[in-house]
Amino acid sequence: MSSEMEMAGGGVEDAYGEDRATEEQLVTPWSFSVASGYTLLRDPRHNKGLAFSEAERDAHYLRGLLPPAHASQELQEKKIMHNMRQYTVPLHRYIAMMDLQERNERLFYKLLIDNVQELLPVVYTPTVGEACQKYGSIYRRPQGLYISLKDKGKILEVLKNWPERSIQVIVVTDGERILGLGDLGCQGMGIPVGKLSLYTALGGVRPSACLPITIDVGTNNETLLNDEFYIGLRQKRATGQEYHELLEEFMTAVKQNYGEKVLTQFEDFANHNAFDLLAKYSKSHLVFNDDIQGTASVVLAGLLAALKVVGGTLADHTYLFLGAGEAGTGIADLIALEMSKHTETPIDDCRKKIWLVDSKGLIVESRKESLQHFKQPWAHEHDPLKTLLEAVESIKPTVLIGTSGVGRTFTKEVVEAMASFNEKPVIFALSNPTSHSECTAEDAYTWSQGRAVFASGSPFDPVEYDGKLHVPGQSNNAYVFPGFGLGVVISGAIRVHDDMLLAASEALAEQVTDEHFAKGLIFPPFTNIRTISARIAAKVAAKAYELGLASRLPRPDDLVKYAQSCMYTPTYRSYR
Ligand SMILES: NC(=O)C1=CN([C@@H]2O[C@H](COP(=O)(O)OP(=O)(O)OC[C@H]3O[C@@H](n4cnc5c(N)ncnc54)[C@H](OP(=O)(O)O)[C@@H]3O)[C@@H](O)[C@H]2O)C=CC1
Ligand SMILES: CC(=O)C(=O)O
Ligand SMILES: [Mg+2]
Repeated sequence: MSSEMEMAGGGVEDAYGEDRATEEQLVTPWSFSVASGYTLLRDPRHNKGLAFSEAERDAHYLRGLLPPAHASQELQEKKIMHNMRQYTVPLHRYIAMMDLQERNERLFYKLLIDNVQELLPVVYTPTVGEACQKYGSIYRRPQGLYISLKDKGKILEVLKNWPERSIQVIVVTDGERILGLGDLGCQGMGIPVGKLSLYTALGGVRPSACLPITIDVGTNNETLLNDEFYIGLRQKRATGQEYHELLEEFMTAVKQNYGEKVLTQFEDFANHNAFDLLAKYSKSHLVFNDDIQGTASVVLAGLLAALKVVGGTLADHTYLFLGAGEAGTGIADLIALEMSKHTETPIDDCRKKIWLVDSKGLIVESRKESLQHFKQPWAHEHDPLKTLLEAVESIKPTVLIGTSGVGRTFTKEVVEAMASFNEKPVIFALSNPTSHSECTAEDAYTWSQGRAVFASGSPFDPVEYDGKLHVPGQSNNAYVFPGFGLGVVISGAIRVHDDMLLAASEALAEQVTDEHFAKGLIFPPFTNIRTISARIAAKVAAKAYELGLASRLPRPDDLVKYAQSCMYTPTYRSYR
């Protein structure tokens, strides 16, 4: 048997090839040791700062290395939250949170879990967008794993440099479509780092099992190429064969090193690669595209919940999207799939209720030949229309969804038109970060005279209109991917199936209560997200078992309890 074939299953003994290594082959010199003293204080996974007890200070050579006082984890949390609230510049809060993650991981997660509503906009959208734009300037210590064109032929070895071996979830980007901010090259690393911190805080996947990766194939962003602080390769993006060979080597190395059951989440790739990578690797790997599939699952959940407010079934509504890329067509596909399953109508007929506008106008039959493949199913018979307003006036949608990446495109005229023929227009402005949102919450409520059922990708504060407080929901894939990933991990699923996405949508929609509806919310608040994630995980895992895709047997009877029991909690451990 060739050595390549022996490696193929992953997770086999001698996974690092030490036994077989010849003199020319380089291997990683692994060493495992007990951290103590000065090293322990600088090991973020084990450091507890002033929370080390007297006995621990004695046993671990910490005497003199810490001031005499003690602080509980709660007191440490109180202090850091107090300090955090002194910063008025969001980016300073982001830097403080990253410093904490690098210093004391458990405290970082305790803060994030206990203060999720307040800190989510710091470690995630919108602030993470600014952090990526300025990543080179604020760069202190490397986070995650960087794989660049320079590593071609050696990606397996690069993966072995990562100190953890039991990886369950990888989030990988090539930095070409970071939120709605475009190509940020290697500085996109903030996104996988942020997404994985949510996998842990919101979904309970252990931090040591999470691996953020940025694949650097260059950037076409001239500002970054000319920025002396840029941290990536200074060259134009590799494309075509060169790009695909690197990605193929990466995906192969992932399976060789971590086996069949590591979940690889593609994040913020440009659509000219994202759809093809998903189609190619979903056959052979456990992969998930968050922008296409995760977003779809969350938005479908929001729509299922919104039906309770606006009435009717999914099939009774007409949908119009501004933006026909990953998010737009991904959501449209899942809506059509759910509609088709519930009405037993062919999916092509269901698609006729869904319309999309791209940068050239309404997607119609006469444009079909020139359309990218993912837009073609949406090319219906209609006169060509150039603008969103014309499309709104002609199609008269009940639901308007923004996935264009372009801010303030839901103008007053557009929202007023929606409000003129809908008693309760459903308006989702999903583009991130906040500056790219198709409209603000205030715009949506004011221009619809308080009648809009509104949600946005990045958070907005509640808005008072005509004496009533409207609380906008956050329609962001962060509701689903952490619980979805947990469900995949706990069931040992070997592939992602669309029915697992539908299961996640239904699980999320079920969490919206009358109390939430009364405030105008169609998503539950993030404060209860770990319970929500456990329920999503349970439904996703149940579907994986039902489809025969789960490998962790026997199936636990109570999957919610099982999911909860698997979740990481950040309270300090006592050291012997
Ligand atoms: N809330 C959430 O959870 C999520 C939000 N998003 C956000 O959605 C946005 C889009 O992401 P994604 O779908 O991946 O991006 P894509 O690049 O794949 O798609 C963008 C689409 O918008 C269209 N578009 C661009 N400018 C205009 C314009 N002025 N008028 C009309 N259409 C326009 C593009 O048209 P054309 O094809 O002609 O170029 C394209 O169809 C981003 O801001 C992202 O942050 C994404 C994922 C999740
Ligand atoms: C939320 C997200 O994944 C995006 O904006 O790309
Ligand atoms: Mg994304």
